[in-house]
Amino acid sequence: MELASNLSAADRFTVTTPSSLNVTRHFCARNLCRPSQFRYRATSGSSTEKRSSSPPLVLSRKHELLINELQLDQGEADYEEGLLSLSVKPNRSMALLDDYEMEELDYSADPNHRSGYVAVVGKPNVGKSTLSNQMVGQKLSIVTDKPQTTRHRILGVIEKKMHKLDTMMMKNVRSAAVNADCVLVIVDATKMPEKIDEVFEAEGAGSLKDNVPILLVLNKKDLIKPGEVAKKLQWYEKFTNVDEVIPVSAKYGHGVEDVKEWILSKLPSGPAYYPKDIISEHPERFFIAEIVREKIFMQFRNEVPYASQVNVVSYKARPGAKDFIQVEIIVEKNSQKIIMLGKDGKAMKLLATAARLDIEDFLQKKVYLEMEVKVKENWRQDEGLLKHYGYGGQIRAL
Ligand SMILES: Nc1nc2c(ncn2[C@@H]2O[C@H](COP(=O)(O)OP(=O)(O)OP(=O)(O)O)[C@@H](O)[C@H]2O)c(=O)[nH]1
Repeated sequence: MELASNLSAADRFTVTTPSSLNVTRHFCARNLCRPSQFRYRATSGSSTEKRSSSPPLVLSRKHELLINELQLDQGEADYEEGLLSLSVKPNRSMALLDDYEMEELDYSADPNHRSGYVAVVGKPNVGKSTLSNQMVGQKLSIVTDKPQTTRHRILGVIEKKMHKLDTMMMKNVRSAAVNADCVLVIVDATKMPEKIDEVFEAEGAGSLKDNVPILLVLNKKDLIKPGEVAKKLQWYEKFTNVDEVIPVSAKYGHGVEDVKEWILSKLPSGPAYYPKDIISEHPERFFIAEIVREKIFMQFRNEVPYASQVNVVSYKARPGAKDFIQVEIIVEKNSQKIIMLGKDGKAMKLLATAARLDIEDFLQKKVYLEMEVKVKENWRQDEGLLKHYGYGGQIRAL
């Protein structure tokens, strides 16, 4: 139980080719405007599946793994106008696809094609984001040395006084595991071994699919001696019920291929879940917000990063001009706003420049980034605001 209380994350993910953001947008827009498409993400429950399309970039020529690193709240799965629900897997039965969709998916009935959902579970700072980024081959999630930086994917540690935000995150870990085709449990090789199967028991083993394969990833092996790695491997093999243990160094990419291979061997055969060129389900707004949040974590100390919510208020692609991006950062107190702005707004300028450079790198184009800090007292306790900010299992589509 104690271990379960510390369980911090479950990332569902999928991987595919590098993104063509236009396609992403097109895909989202189509789903939103054509009600018949909702079969892909149904209305509630766990039985529907999300689709994707081929290609291989990261894993192999014939396989793909689409990464979706959101925590999803199954109870919030219902469609709402303007929102793209991510909490349910759409049905990828080809019988449900029309000609246009078949063409878009470019599914040529490759019997070797596999795709699926993977839940990534682990305590804060064990390396979930680093591993996911390595597997996708592109920076999908922010990596910092501060715990709990990846809120959409990471479930908060249970504290004495639990924020509503954390409660919602905890709900999400369960739904992420429920829908997964296989589960990765990441542990830190530098820490004392822990009984992983107890985590799942305490989390409600019943909520996991029966016989869902579980891989224990012993991460950060670069930080301990090879003999120690071998001992920890043996311990985990002996005292946990996982299907396999693989030692890796996510940071340096060692063993990551083995993890991919393991995942592929566990995914069901079938067409891709997403159209080509989508690297993640997240629209680019989500990534932009994540990049800004990463910079906040890098630049500010203490409670400020944790009290900050980043919203991309507007994203306008302007032909012949830089894309215009308007971002608001919500903090809880005026004192936090003062820190964030800095003397003469210097801290804010620094933040905006660092974020802009990374966003440009991510989007592969120049952007005009406008940033504003606003105070919304106790936003982390406000259920309405939390949902609005995407913690209810849905994100706003472009
Ligand atoms: N030496 C070493 N450091 C690693 C490795 N994997 C991750 N790290 C570092 O560990 C820290 C946490 O990594 P993250 O990937 O952000 O961990 P996380 O589990 O996503 O963290 P949370 O967002 O707190 O849940 C970062 O400083 C990483 O650089 C590894 O294999 N070796």
